[in-house]
Amino acid sequence: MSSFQKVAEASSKFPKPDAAFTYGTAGVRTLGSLLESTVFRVGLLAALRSKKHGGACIGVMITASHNKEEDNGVKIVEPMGEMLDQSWESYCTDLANAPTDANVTQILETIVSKENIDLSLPATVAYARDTRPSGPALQAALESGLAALEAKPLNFGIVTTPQLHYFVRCINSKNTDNPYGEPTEDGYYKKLAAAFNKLIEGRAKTDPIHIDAANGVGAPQVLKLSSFIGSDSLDIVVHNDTINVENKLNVECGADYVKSNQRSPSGVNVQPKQRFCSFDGDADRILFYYVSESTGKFNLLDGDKIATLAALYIKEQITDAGLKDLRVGVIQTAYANGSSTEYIQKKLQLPVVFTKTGVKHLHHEAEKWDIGVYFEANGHGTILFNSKARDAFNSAQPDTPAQDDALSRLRALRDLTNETVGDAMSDMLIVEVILRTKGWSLEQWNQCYTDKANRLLKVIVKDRTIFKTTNAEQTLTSPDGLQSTIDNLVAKYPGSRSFVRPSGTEDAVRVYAEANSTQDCDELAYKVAGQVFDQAGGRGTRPPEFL
Ligand SMILES: CC(=O)N[C@H]1[C@@H](OP(=O)(O)O)O[C@H](CO)[C@@H](O)[C@@H]1O
Ligand SMILES: [Mg+2]
Repeated sequence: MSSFQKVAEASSKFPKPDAAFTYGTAGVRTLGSLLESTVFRVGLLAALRSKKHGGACIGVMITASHNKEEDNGVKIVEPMGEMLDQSWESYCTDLANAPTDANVTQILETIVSKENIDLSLPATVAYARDTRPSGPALQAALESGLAALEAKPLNFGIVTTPQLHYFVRCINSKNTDNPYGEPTEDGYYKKLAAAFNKLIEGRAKTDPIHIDAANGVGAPQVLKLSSFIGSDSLDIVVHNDTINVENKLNVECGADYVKSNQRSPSGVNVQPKQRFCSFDGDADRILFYYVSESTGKFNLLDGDKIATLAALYIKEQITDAGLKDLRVGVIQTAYANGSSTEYIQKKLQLPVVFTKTGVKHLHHEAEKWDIGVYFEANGHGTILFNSKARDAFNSAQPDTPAQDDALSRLRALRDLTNETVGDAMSDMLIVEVILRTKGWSLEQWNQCYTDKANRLLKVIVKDRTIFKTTNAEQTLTSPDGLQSTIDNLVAKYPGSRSFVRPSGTEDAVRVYAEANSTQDCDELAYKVAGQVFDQAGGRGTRPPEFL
């Protein structure tokens, strides 16, 4: 009899629907109503992953981030808070697609033997969910999966994705010489609030920060954070904070909406001089914006602007602390605005490395630096400090009081940063600290460099798997001939850039273009999109705006 008899019995309560699942850029994501069997099976896999790590706590987050409310998703978090190791993603895909309970147990057996897993080891899995209506049923499915393999369940309730990542790291680092913090919500707020209050000491208080919380989990959480920080230090005003009402989550609001539409969300009325930011539905992305006093124009400060601001501040602090030999690198993807790359390389004199799209790629590259700053243009990012940087902050001998102060600021900056993953609440406070330190408004921050005009389009094709790329996804190697068509178009617009890649999260091909003027940029983007549609099997009617 299979050693997974109990699993087979439990699995029969969660039959696989007629759907295909993939563990993609951000875990498995689809309609919440289709996900119970997948989440049950993710519970099984998380238990095995915990055993594989000798019983370390593994995380499972149930969320679909900025997707529509009916969607949901699930992803696994590694012991130090990183995304699931890529080598295990296909196990998850295989399990999710197994047609029968017998297939599920067979796949588990294969994983156990391939990975040499000692089933007698204990397993612990920490989990949480966002505010979606399908969340409770999926949580119950997850708990059944954990029970079937007798994994210890640690339920963190409704929290943001980065909070769950933080808890997992805290649990696993508790008895090491590099503990990360207290694995509780209050522990998280206390750590961030103490670091923030230290970093703003002696700085003038700013006008309130207005937050569009996307009607998601960020709304209640940032209010709790605010109570720990105290209104003497920072005034926070939360908008789009309706979390238990249908059809509100991410609807015409949130970071993804603001970035895609380049306009303020509904539900807020941005006045000149007001400082605004938007979280996404699970509060791992953040973007800032304001309206110009003179022109009334909407101005967006995206992930690239946050990365440059953070890199600028870090460079100044390590110089002031006398730690010039620390290697600081900035990690971007091909979607980073060309002006930001130029600013980092020429003005800040820091190296930039490009990776494929998806936070896990940026995160791994950032780990190679003493201090690695990574952000996707869409507002997801953080800063990583390696052991050399941490040791320097803790034990460098300052020659002057100014060096001593800079060292203590760097220690506090590290405490203010959620190094596990991009975190809207932590990133918001980092930006606030830097703006206060420099005495900058959002407008002054925005003047560091001027974004090139840019446009992101989607083309629906019959088969996006025919699109293959190289050069950090900026050059197509297939379909044949399409790249040279793109190169010829780009050559017609001075200072422009355009590339095409298949999405890892949607059934579409993405076209990105940037140029010196909006007119050039749009012309280029719609021409490239037209060529993709014509040459590479566009599906349905050719969109009329394609050129
Ligand atoms: C252009 C773009 O914004 N792409 C997004 C999107 O990936 P695609 O592979 O492009 O669908 O979703 C990812 C997960 O949220 C995010 O990491 C990434 O930045
Ligand atoms: Mg998100």
